[in-house]
Formats: sequence, structure tokens, C-alpha cells
Amino acid sequence: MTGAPDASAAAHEHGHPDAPVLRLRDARLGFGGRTLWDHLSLDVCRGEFLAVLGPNGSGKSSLLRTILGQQDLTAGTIEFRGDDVRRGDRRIGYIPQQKMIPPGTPMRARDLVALGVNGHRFGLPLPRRGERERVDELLESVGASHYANAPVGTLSGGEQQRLRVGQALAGDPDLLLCDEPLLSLDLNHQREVSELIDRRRRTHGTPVVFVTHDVNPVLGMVDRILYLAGGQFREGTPDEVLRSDVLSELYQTPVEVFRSRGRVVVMGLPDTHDHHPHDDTTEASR
Ligand SMILES: Nc1ncnc2c1ncn2[C@@H]1O[C@H](COP(=O)(O)OP(=O)(O)OP(=O)(O)O)[C@@H](O)[C@H]1O
Repeated sequence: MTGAPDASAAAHEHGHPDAPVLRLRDARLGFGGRTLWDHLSLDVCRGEFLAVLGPNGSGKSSLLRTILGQQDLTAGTIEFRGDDVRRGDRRIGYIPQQKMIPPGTPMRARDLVALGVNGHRFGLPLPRRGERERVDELLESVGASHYANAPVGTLSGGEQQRLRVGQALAGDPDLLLCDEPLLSLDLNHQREVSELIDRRRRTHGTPVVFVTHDVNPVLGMVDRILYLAGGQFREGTPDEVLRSDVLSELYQTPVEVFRSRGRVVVMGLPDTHDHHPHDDTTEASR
């Protein structure tokens, strides 16, 4: 070490534009006798797209819950913008799995987005006029203006999911958490919704933590992968992690990773209790 100023250390000071937005140090999460992940140290910086992969039950959603302050770590620390995470922080936007809203639900498309703006659960409501303009702006930003007044239960899964993206952007978030937001969407809607998320990252630098079983729809956007399995994890670029040797070591069984036409295909995944039961070949990462 020299006496010269350490630029990378300075950049990690809270308030510095390059300081990590999210920082975990030596983090562990376990339930009962089971450890989901341990010694997890991770920085997520502005503009980054982190995909979180792994089989069922590996702790992907639980990781999001710790970031949302809904789940305490068993050990270690987690900070969002230099402070301990706290529940209900509006600076974190959350996009859940797409679940169909039943027809007949007495709510228009714009009402779903408005929930993110007028914040039934958070803070003071905006004046109605400002609220309406903000909702219009958000509807426009997710390409949903033309169905703004439609009953939400009559919309397709992809249309509803656009609204959830709009709702998540309402608080002008500094971090976007996505929990399998493309699940059960067709390929076109997968592309549209993932592009909306990626656009926010590119225009505002909002980092994205994206939980998914299938990395392929977002492979071109992903900077880094956190792959959880069997109480262990691997972290790195897609080229560093999505490799036969790395995943074989992680799963402790031979796994083969192929690239085909820009897609990742993983073969030989163990048929464990926490793995999707129906296949041992998948285009992705289960
Ligand atoms: N509060 C809790 N108490 C006890 N066990 C829990 C709790 N929350 C989660 N678990 C367990 O931790 C494991 C990981 O759950 P989690 O939902 O994070 O997995 P996941 O990787 O998101 O799985 P999936 O892909 O199926 O959504 C599961 O076995 C779950 O039952």
C-alpha cells in the first residue's frame, strides 16, 4: 500500500456517486438448521443489472425480502444507500410476479398505478391534480396510456404487468427489485416488460436486482449473476458463472452449460426437492 489516496475506497463512501446503492457484507440467512446463503458480500452500484438465479427454495425471494427490510439477516449486514435497510422505503421499487387480476375487479388500470403514487401505505398523499398528472406520466412511460381507463381485470397478463412496472416507478426509486416479473408472460410481453425495466436503468441509472428462473429473456441486459444453490452461491459475469465447471461445482454434480443462438441451455440439473420436478434440461438456470 502507498500513501496515495485510494480512489476505490473513496468511491465506497456513502454519498459518493459511485458508492454502492446496495451493500451486503458477510451476510447469512437461514431458517431453523438450514442455511440458504452464507458469507455473501455484494455491492450493487448505479446502473447495474444483477440477475439472481437458482432452483426453487434456494433463497432468491428471501434475498429480496431482506433488501425490503421484511426479513432479518441471520448474520452480517445489509445497507441501502449507506443506511440499514428499513421496511416500506419508497426509494426501493418492487415488481412482483405477474398474477392475473380477476375480471370484475372494480379497479381501472390507472388506479393500479395510482396505488404507487398516492401511497395508501406510505407518506402523505399528493394533491389530487398533481397525482393525476403523475399517474398519466407513469402510464405514458410504460406505454399504457391507451388502456388507462380499462377495468384492470379485462387486461392481458402483459398489460397488467406494465402497470405494475408503472406502480414500482411511482416513487422514483433508487433501486428496482424484480421477483420473477416475466413469469407466465408470452415472449413478446417478456421482451416488452424487461425492456421497460432496462430503460429505467439506462435513463436513470437505477440498478436492478432481478430474480428469475430463466436468464435468457434478460441475458443481453445482465451485468452480473448471483447464482444460489444448495446453501452456496457463485457471483460474477454471465461468462464467469454460466459455465459447466462452475455450475457442476455449485450443484456438486456434473452439469453442462451450452450456448445456442445466444441462449443459455443447462443440462443435467439434479432432480432435488427444491428443483422444478419436470425436467433435467432447461434453457436457463433452474
Ligand atoms: N419465514 C420463513 N420461515 C421459515 N422458512 C422460510 C421462511 N421464508 C422462507 N423460508 C424457506 O426458505 C427457503 C427459500 O425460500 P425462497 O422463497 O427465498 O426461495 P426461492 O429461491 O425464491 O424459491 P422459488 O424459486 O420457489 O420462489 C424455502 O425452503 C422456504 O420455505
